[in-house]
Amino acid sequence: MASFYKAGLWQVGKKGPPPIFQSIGIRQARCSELDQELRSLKTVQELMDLIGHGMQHFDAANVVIAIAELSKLQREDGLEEMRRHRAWPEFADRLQRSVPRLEPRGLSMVAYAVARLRWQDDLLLPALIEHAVLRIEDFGCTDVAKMAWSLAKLDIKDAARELWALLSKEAAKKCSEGRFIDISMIAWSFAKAGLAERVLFGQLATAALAVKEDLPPHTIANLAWAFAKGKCFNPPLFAALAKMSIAAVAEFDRQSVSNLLWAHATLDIVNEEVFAVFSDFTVKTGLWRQFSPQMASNLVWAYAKVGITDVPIFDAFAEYINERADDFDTQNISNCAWAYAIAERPDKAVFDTLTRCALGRLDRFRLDELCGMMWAYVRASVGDNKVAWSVLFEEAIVILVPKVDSLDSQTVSNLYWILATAAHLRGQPVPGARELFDSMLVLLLDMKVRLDSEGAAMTIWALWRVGRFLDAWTLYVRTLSDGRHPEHGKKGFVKSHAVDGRQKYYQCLLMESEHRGDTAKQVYIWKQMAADFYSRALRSACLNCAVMAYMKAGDREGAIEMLRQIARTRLGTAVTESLTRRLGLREEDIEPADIVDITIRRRPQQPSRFEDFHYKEAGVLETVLATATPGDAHSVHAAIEAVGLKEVWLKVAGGEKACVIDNVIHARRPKRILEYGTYVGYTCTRMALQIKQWGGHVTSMEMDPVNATIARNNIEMAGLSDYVTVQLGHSDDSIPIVLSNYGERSIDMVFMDQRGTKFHEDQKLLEKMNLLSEPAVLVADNVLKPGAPYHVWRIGSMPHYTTDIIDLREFGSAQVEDWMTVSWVRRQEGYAGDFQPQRELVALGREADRFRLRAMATSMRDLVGDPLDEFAARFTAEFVKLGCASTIFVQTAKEGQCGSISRLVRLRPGEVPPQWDGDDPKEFTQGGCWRSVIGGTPFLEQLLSEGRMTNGH
Ligand SMILES: C[S@@+](CC[C@H](N)C(=O)[O-])C[C@H]1O[C@@H](n2cnc3c(N)ncnc32)[C@H](O)[C@@H]1O
Repeated sequence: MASFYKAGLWQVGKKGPPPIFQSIGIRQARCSELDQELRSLKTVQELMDLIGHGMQHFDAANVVIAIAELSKLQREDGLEEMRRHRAWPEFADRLQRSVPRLEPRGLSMVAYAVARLRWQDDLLLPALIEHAVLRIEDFGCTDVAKMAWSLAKLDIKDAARELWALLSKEAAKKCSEGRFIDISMIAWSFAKAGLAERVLFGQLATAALAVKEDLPPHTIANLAWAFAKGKCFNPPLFAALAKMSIAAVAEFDRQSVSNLLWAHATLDIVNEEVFAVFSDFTVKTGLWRQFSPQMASNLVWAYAKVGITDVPIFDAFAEYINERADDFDTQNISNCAWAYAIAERPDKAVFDTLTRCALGRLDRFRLDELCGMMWAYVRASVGDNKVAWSVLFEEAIVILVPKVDSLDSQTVSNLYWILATAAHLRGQPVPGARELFDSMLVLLLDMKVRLDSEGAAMTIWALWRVGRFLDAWTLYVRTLSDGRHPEHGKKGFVKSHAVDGRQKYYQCLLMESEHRGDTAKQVYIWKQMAADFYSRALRSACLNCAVMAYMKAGDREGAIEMLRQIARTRLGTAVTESLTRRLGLREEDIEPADIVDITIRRRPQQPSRFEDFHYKEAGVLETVLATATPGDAHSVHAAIEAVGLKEVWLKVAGGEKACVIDNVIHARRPKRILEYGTYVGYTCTRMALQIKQWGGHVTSMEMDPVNATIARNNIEMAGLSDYVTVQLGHSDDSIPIVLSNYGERSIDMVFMDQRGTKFHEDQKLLEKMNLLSEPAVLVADNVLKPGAPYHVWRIGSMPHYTTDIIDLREFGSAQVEDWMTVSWVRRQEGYAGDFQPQRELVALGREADRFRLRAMATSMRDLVGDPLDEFAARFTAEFVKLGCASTIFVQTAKEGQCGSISRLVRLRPGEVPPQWDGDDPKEFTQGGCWRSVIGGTPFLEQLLSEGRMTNGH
């Protein structure tokens, strides 16, 4: 029978809803009355009774309305109650027989009702699907939405492949005429069924943005959820949803709050306003108490994932967990542990409760949940929260050992990292870990499991950490060397900016082989690194480092052989010449090698991501090589400054920052300086140039082997290789090496230029390990931006520091205000101890880390403007409340045609530093022309010791 129902036509030509079924002529009046009656009934019993005695008068529309009404009245056991009624069998039969006569509206209504009732009927569902396929072109947007929703809800995918494809096509065609609820349902359904296609979702987003209705929160939240589930990030749509959600926050229910924030976190959308508004709402209204365990764990997970430690939320849910943890399933337990660990809110009570719930049932955890849980316990082991000592680890190992063959690559690397870190924290191996390590190593060496790049780095580090360096070495040589570096692996807001794992495993392998004095291994890695680079400058820089390794070991023959390789491959630079001269040879004395070393023959066809990641630093090296004079440190500094001032922002402590360091060196006259973060070797060579006059030496720690390579080349260019040691490795790993190399009380001055939120821990470790002389001076950079709140609190509140906070501007970006701190450290009360915890600092610390990540991804220069300034203002205000404010500022003036001069100026008590309103010195200052005025403004320590100030100032 030809249908007169065309969704589009109907909407244009007719009034009221489209018909439910194909009827010829006008419906009987009784049928219309029955519609009304069916719609007026309030219980399943009444409805079934009416169906029972009125069914002989029903037309197909009545049948449809009856099932629709029944679905609206459904309760938990709704379907069962209907089925028990004597009229049910006949009604079910009628319903099924009506399907061929139904119009799209009727088909979608029945499907929708059936899905709401969760009624999996072997006859009805196939019939509905078959007729929907036949009539699909006549489906309107609402019909598409309902039909898709029903299929998704009933989890029908394979049995309706054709229908899903047709629905997708119709949705794309018709969504622009749909209501928001339809669009939201369509998106939800396709996402739920795992069928989210980019094109369809793009069209849905455009359609949703065009809708001008006031929307109920659950529709907004469902749409956000669907886009997140389908991994479709549409920035304009999310900006609009955020705006609508904030406006309607008061009407959000618990499910919608949870879905909305979960969606943002899943797509790594760090909308601080949304997270702040919904935290405030959820906590203040007490809505959190109504959350289900699933919603609760999703919510804390979301805050942790985007890096927002909202203290009230974490406190509220800590209470929730303590009250409701018995209702948590394994995923909820694992997610909560993960969230509290990553948010740096390792609430002891939370972990105690989670441990109680998890112990004895670990065998029910999925492997990823189990690993996530153990990972969280390691991360959360700070202060008195000693959860890395939990027997949970032993219990987990017993479960894992027999399953080792089924572990995937991510689990293997996570387990290595977790158990090595737990052993480090406990000071002894975790019982059973050795056996697990051995069996996992077999999997890796047999290549049954292939690690991704980050996994390889974690595993190599872990093996080294537990004292199995040779196993780490074997793993590298057998599975990763000679260009077999694996893909990056994990993605996400944090991960996408993360450096390649190669950076970490080269670092670890080089650090240990240098520490052992194993030249063969060092040279092996330098050659491998050289062969990974496309850039000639970087290839040369690595081979120069190999020459330096031989020279350090006193292996003249080896050094000359390497120089011959460099000559043969024509990779020599001014640094190579300098090394040749240091060996007492001339360039013409070096005969090119007969054959090229097999390792360095390899060259990639293009730069890798790893290499691209270092484009700025490689550019600095090239500029130094092109413009500086070997042996002239000033010319090297001028070249680096020129890049930072005229080309790209460089994270070096030049300009006003250099003025502070120069003055500290003048005041303390240190013999040994320890720097955290060498980068391209700018500050370490500046400092070395000054302290070499009194026989001083700089040791600079650098975790990035590429930066370390570039720095060693720049240091050689500056003629300062005898005065600066670049200690490869992450400071956590290399501090013990520094101690064993130089001994206790050997460090007079420390310059911290690493991650600001770690300064306080690093400083405490230096004190605990007795590395500092008496008194030592500690200088820290980037304290305000991206920010080091715990550090400011440590040096501001503990009695063994005498501190100045110095207000100044970022080098090469005068509009960015920053703080440096200068503290004299003495063995007095508080030394090596902990500060009083300040809850407010946690959120500031997390925010600082988010800015740091963004600065890594772009540059500090791009991070000017509102968000960062607001953060800095909040930061400053918080510290003024706590009694910490700037005491000195740096004043800079133009000097001559192309130079600048900076000096320190002490602020009077309560005086605020002046705002920057002049020209940015980068506009007129040439590299090498920024001078510091030294002396004249004493630091607080000197004022106190000269009696010009008292401790109360
Ligand atoms: C801001 S830059 C250092 C700039 C340098 N101090 C200067 O002023 O010329 C930071 C450097 O520290 C390194 N780094 C960060 N955290 C580290 C850590 N914990 N241990 C060793 N190096 C670290 C980074 O790889 C980066 O090269």
